[in-house]
Amino acid sequence: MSSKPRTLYEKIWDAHVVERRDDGTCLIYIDRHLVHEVTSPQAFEALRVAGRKLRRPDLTLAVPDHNLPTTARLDAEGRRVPIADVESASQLATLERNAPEFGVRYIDAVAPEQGIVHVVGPEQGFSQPGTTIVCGDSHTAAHGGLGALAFGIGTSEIEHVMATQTLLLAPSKTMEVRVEGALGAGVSPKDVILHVIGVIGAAGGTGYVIEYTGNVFREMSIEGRLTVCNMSIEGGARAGLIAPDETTFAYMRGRPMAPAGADWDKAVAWWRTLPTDPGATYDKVVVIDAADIAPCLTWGTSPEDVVPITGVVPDPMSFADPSKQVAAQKSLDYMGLTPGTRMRDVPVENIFIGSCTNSRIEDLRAAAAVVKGRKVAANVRQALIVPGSGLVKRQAEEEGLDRIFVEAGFEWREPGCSMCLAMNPDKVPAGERCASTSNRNFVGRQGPGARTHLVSPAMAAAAAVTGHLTDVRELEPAA
Ligand SMILES: CC(C)[C@H](C(=O)O)[C@@H](O)C(=O)O
Ligand code: SF4
Repeated sequence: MSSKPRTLYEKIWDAHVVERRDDGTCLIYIDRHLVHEVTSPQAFEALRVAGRKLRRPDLTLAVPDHNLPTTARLDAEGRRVPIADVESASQLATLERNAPEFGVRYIDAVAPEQGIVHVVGPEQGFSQPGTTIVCGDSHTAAHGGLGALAFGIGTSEIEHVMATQTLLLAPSKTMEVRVEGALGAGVSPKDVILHVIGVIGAAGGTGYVIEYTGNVFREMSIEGRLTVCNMSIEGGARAGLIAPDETTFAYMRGRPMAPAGADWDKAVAWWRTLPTDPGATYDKVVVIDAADIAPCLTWGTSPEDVVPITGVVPDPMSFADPSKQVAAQKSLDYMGLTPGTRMRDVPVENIFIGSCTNSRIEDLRAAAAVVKGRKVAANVRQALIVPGSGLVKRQAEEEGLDRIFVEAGFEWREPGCSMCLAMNPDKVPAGERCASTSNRNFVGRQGPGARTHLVSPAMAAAAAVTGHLTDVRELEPAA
């Protein structure tokens, strides 16, 4: 008897069901749990109070990222630089205490492997195809780029996973986002996902897990796939997935926590069974022509507020939905923008290249290729490059990228979430604008009153050297 064709999502789900309940929910086994300083303290405390241990400390990996300043972490004598912000210092100290107490593997603030949790997981081989991965963090969806079912969870769920290594979940609906054709010049994975969110809307993925299919994703590097899946949550989806393939296996091979030896062969054999079967159906299908995707950016305060860089600030009245008209007007007021202004004419005072969306080595290479031989424009007050991990930083330094950035006038920082969100000293001043490679342009996200334009690394670099939002395709060759 041949079994019903299944999607990638259904295969991973089925492989992790511990128990099916009558109401349709399932107890799902969790393979990997990532932990950072912001969302873990209450969960550890609850375990402590209940006298419980972690069920599988060996499947748990903790690393600080959100609150860490990105300036030097050791002074000239090699001592840890104290953290000025009291709450940040306390959260970081709490994680540092909780990890050894509960036997959790911990990458500390000054370890060479430290970085943003969603950069570290794949890099260490901790995140693997076909696994279920959770973290108290909405951008956990990133790990779906490896073909893992990865999603963010809340504090009580964190505690549940810590205590039982399972979660009670309702299955999601499935959405296929198929992008086929040839991407144009200057169009990066970030542009692809911004375009997708522009098409489906910030709530378009609600209740769904998205699988990205089509030649565009098949031909994309793992770094690019992580960028795409990372922002699934900005389209409202629970998670994003891309089927594991030879590119995935080549990426996984030899990573410190990846399977090795006979385990490797077994793992690859299982990973090969995961791609969606021919004939399997999705609850919803969205088809996008790659040729329609331009280098793009956001103009408003929702990730769905996307226009091509060749476009103009939209007129709120151009939206059919009355509530969107109101929201767009509010966005424009906050952003200090007037309808009809060419996006390319908008000046920026801050540049942020980093975050779990765009801080991997390919992102830094793409930015450096634009910056090389140029200088940060005089009106740009802050231009930060924040590698996603210490290993990305080291690799970039080996390739000489740091010199390119520093000579151009960028600041070369230590790894962390940095200016992606205002939980550490890296902030955009009120009323100022930032071309940012991060994933959220919400009101106040980069600091109270800060105005965020989400862009790709190449577009952020182009804005840095011209001082205004810029079509990276139109930059004159560097001198
Ligand atoms: C602090 C954390 C809980 C939060 C998240 O869940 O995503 C942060 O990482 C973010 O990007 O907003
Ligand atoms: S880099 Fe930004 S989006 Fe990613 S985990 Fe940190 S704060 Fe969240």
